[in-house]
Amino acid sequence: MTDEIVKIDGVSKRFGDTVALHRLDMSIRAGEFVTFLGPSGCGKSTTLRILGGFETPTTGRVILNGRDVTAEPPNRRRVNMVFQDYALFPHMTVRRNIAFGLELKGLTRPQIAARSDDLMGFLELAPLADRLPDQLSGGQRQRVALARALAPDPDLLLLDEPLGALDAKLRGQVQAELKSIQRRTSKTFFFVTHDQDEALTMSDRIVVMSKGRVEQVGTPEDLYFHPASRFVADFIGETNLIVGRVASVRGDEVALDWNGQRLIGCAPRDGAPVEGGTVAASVRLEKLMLSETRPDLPNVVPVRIVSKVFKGSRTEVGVRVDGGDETPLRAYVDTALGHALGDGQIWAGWSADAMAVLRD
Ligand SMILES: Nc1ncnc2c1ncn2[C@@H]1O[C@H](COP(=O)(O)OP(=O)(O)OP(=O)(O)O)[C@@H](O)[C@H]1O
Repeated sequence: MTDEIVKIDGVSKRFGDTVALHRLDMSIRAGEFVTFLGPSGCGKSTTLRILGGFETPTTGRVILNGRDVTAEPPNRRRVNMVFQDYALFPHMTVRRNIAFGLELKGLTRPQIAARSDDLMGFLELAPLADRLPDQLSGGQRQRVALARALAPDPDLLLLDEPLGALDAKLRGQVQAELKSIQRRTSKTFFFVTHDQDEALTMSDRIVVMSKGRVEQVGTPEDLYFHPASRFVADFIGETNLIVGRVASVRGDEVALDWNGQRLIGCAPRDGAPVEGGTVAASVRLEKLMLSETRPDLPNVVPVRIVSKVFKGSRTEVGVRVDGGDETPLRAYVDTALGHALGDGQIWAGWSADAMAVLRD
C-alpha cells in the first residue's frame, strides 16, 4: 500500500492466560477513519493501547509512517489520544489546554500562539478561548480535546470511545462534527467503540472484533448489507436470520430450501457453502418488501401479518409464511402502507442480493 501510515504486523497480546488479541495483520491508509467495533472484552482497547505505545505486544511489530515503533514509548511516537472523559485540565483555559502539548514540545511562544489560534479558528473555539472546561458544553469540550490532540500534528489520532459520555441527541451531532473535522484535516483516525451506529455513521472502514479476533473488515455498507458471519449480522443493525438447507451453489448464487420455499441468496465472499449443509442467511428489515400483489422478485413467499409495531414514520411488520410456525420475518414499511395491509394473505419478496448467506 503506497499511502500506508500504519502497519500492524502479526501483533498479538497475552495477559497471563488471557489472549486479548490473536495475531492481527492490518494496514491503515493515511487520512482513513478506521473503527474497531466489538463487544466489551473483544480486544479493541488493547489494539489501541499497543498503537499508542501504552502496551507492548507479545508478538509482532507496529510500523508507523515507515518506522518500526514497537519498542518506543508513547512520547517518541507521532501519535496522540483523545480519552472518553476528554481529560482536559480543569484549571486551564481552552487556550492553555490546547497549547499544553506544544509547550512540552519546546516550541517558541509565537509558534505556540500561532498554532493554537489556527486550531481554535478551525474548530470554532476562538470565542471560548478564555473559558475553563466546566464552562463548556459536552460538544465544546469534545472539540477542545480534539484541538489539543491535533495541536502537535500527529500522524495518527487514537480515540477511545470519546462520545460515550454524551447523551443520545448530542452524540448524533458530535458524530457528524467529528467526521467533518477528520475529513477537513485529512488526519488518520483510529476509533474504538462498541456502538454500531457510531461506527456506521463515521467510518471509512470498520474492523469488527470478537474474542480477540477480526470477524470482518469492510466499509459500513459492506458490513451492513454483506455481513460474512452470524456474529456480524447480529451485531450490526437489525436483521432477519433465515436458516435453510443449501440446495445448490452456482458461482456467487446460493439456492436455499426454507420452509417449503426455494430462496436465492448470495454466497459469502470468503467461500461458498457446501451443498446439502445447513446455513443461515441475513435479510435486512428494510429489504423485505410486503405487497398485496405478487412482486416480480427472485424470492417471493405467501405470508400473513402477525404483528405491527408503530415506529413513527415507519412500522415494523411481522409476517409468517402462510400455515408455517417458524420465527416471523420482520419488515420495515411506510406507516401508511402498514395501516393499509389487512389480515388476508399477502406477499413478502426480496432480491437475491438482499439475502447474504453467512459463513457460520
Ligand atoms: N492489563 C490487563 N491485565 C489483564 N487482562 C487484561 C488487561 N487489559 C485487558 N485485559 C483483558 O484482555 C481482554 C481484552 O480487553 P480490552 O480492554 O482490549 O477489550 P475491549 O474490547 O476494549 O473492551 P471494553 O469495551 O470493555 O473496553 C479482556 O478479556 C480483558 O479482561
